[in-house]
Amino acid sequence: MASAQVLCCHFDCRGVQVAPIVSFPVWNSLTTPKNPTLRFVNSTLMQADMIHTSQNKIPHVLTVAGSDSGAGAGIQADLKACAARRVYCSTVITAVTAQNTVGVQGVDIVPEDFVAEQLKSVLSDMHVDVVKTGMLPSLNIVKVLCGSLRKFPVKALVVDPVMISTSGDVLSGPSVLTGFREELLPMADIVTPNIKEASVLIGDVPLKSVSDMRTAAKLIHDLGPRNVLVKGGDLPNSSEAIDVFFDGEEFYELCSSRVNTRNTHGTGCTLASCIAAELAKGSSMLSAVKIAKHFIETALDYSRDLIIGNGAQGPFDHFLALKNINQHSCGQNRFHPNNLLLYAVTDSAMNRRWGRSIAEAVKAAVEGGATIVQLREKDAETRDFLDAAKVCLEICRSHGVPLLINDRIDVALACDADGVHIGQSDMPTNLARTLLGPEKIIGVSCKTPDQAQQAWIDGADYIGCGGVYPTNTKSNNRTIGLEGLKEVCQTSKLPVVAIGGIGLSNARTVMEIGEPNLKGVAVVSALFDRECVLTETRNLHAVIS
Ligand SMILES: Cc1ncc(COP(=O)(O)OP(=O)(O)O)c(N)n1
Ligand SMILES: Cc1nc(C(=O)O)sc1CCOP(=O)(O)O
Ligand SMILES: [Mg+2]
Repeated sequence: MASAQVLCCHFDCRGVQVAPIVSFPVWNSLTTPKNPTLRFVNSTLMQADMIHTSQNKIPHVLTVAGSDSGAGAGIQADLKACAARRVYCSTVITAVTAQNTVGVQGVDIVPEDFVAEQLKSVLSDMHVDVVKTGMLPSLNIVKVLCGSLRKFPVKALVVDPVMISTSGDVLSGPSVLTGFREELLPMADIVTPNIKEASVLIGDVPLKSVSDMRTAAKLIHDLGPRNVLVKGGDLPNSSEAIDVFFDGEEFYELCSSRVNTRNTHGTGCTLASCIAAELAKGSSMLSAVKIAKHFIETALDYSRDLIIGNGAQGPFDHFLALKNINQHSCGQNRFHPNNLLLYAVTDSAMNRRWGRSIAEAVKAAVEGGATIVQLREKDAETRDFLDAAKVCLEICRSHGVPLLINDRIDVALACDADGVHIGQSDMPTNLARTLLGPEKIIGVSCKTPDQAQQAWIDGADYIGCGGVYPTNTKSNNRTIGLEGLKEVCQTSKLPVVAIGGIGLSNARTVMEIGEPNLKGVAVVSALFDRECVLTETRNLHAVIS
């Protein structure tokens, strides 16, 4: 059975196998270290494994590491990394640290018997693909772990040889080093030391260059792990983060630009967890390392300006979601039905005709009192649309006005707009909601009560209802009149904005139909097919307020 665990297959989200099983040479069958011939299997074993894995196949990483109360590193980083990479993560806690962005204030080591009990609980019950280790604070804990792995072999072992924290605190002493060298590393599929740890592993030889890192990688490989990644992030005087990967035969220099940020606490744990996650999904070792490195670079870039804690090294955001938290998710631009009061919808042809850019038009509209803006740029190239959207987003955010994108969910996602407006022939609303997540605003065009009901079921935030009057802006648009608008408002559970042929002369009439969920008017030509957008918006605002 041990050899069956070298199999690699791909499964879709329901656990159904979607690609053929292939034998996968980098897995280490822990019972047969360094015997490459046993890493391939015969077809009988493949089928047995397929039956087993296709039933319960969720890629699963077990992390054996210490808890970081600040949640930047350790178990907490591992959980976040695995969640971000979409694999299940179970945890065996080896130590509890009192830690923050300043440093490590205390360490309480979990008794080895209880580490053993946690290991047994997880490994005897769950199908673990890959074990990843972090802080192993005593020789006995290293021994307990190695014993458990011999008893419950897994597909791969990723060892992050955590010995010194990024703040310089010692997390495991010299006896652990012996355990690493003699027992753990010979079982590892990959070990991921940073410069300091690599130096300690090879007997305190300082590493000052990429060439030194190669030498260290070779020496560490001689200790038994199948692959070595020496991380060069701490190498001085380099504009790039260069890591040296050695698979026993070839060296690879993996370069990424150094992200200028204080928020690097937990990068080592995260990198090792990402490697483990990708291995659990079936990647080869080199591509797992590349994916992990790219993930870290992206997360650091997204998190470069986060401020968490007062110390020298802050945590980063694994989910790439905290960057705009102040402007967006914390409330400033969250949707409120009153946002619909004066809804400005752009039109690139009109703005071109009047010699202004989209951004100039949007700036004038929000300064004139528009309460929400939709970019409806039917003939724009994707890249131009995206560039314009980014500029408009800054303008709108600085005024606390939500910015929506017409039709183009991809553009909305790419520029992190506040939401989208979609019609009956655009992306189905429920799929748009899945793609955009619960926070983004989704508006849907509806001409009938049934459409309004469906929009509500599918997770829309508001409906646009029209054409109330005939319009030249949208061709072949059916006019439903004030009666049609009333009918939709009376059945809609969502707030409604009226659209179509609305301007200074009739906006008040529309607002006075007396339906409480009619919250405003959406206007294109009455604002943008005019010489002065600012004046027109102000005048319209005065009429409906
Ligand atoms: C607020 C508002 N209501 C309706 C529409 C029309 O959307 P749709 O039916 O998808 O037609 P296009 O605008 O894509 O031509 C809208 N854009 N805004
Ligand atoms: C984009 C759009 N949607 C409509 C609908 O009925 O759903 S009417 C319309 C055009 C509205 O432009 P104007 O304000 O210039 O009449
Ligand atoms: Mg549309």
